[in-house]
Amino acid sequence: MPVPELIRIVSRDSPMALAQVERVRAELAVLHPGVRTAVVPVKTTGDKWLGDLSQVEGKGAFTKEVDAALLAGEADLAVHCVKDVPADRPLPAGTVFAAFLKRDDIRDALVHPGGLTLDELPPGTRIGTSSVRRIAQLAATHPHLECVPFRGNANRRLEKLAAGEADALLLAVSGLERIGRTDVISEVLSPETMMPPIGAGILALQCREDDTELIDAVSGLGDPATHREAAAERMFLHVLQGHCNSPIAGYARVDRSGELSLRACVFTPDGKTRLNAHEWAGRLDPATLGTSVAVALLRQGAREIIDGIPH
Ligand SMILES: NCc1[nH]cc(CCC(=O)O)c1CC(=O)O
Repeated sequence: MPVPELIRIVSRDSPMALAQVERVRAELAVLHPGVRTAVVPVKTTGDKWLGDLSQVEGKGAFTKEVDAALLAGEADLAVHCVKDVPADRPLPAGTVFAAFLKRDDIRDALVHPGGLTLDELPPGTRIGTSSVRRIAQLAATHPHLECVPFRGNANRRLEKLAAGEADALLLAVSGLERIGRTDVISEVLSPETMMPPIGAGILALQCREDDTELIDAVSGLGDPATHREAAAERMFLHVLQGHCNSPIAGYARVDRSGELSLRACVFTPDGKTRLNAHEWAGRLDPATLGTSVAVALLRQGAREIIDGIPH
């Protein structure tokens, strides 16, 4: 099968995003030693606007300009954090996911310069996070901590922490791995302590749907278990139809025997109400499992919670 001579890869221009592109280039070089790659970095609305994301149509704030470059033919392949790709709507018309790379760590980490763990943080400790998912869970389990709005890419957040704009941060372990800063982690939080976001730790490769030569060339980078997990998680979010202020968390797992399960939660912003569901796929395909878990939460009142949150 012919492989394109040159693959132009578009991505956000943050250090984390560029590290993700380097992983893709390294994996491509193994699969297709002859292929040349070029990087097309773009700034997204989410990188430029450091205020409240819901004010800049939060959904797609980290993907819109990347998708546009792909569709305009300025690049051939986009690398996205699945977590940042809206799931309530289909992918931009004319594009498809060609592969989901093997999943990284899905957990969040506490970054505290003094090395304390979450349970050791004294009352009033300011946690820098704008994530409604993290805020709701902290409010439920650690109500004595105070969350302060914190945006910017991971490197920028670490700089702001060092400048004293917060006392501690929550950041994804996978992101810290990608920027080579796992040294700042004071505690890795279990998924029970801090339920991860849908799509955590997964990179997706997106192509134009008519670019079959490229789709064939990169599909070999995909990981089948990650694909099943991503399909279940994204269909879950699609059926639930959240918005950018609705605290939703969850993750699918393919266990050692190959069985797929999906666990997910919806919270009120104050964390006082938490709906839970956990189901095994059994004979269901991943997308149907995602649908089933969403319906289980809707039966418990998820729609009322989500629609009751201003956005
Ligand atoms: N919103 C930025 C973003 N997008 C994806 C990740 C983490 C990496 C991943 O889950 O793929 C992060 C940083 C963070 O949440 O700490």
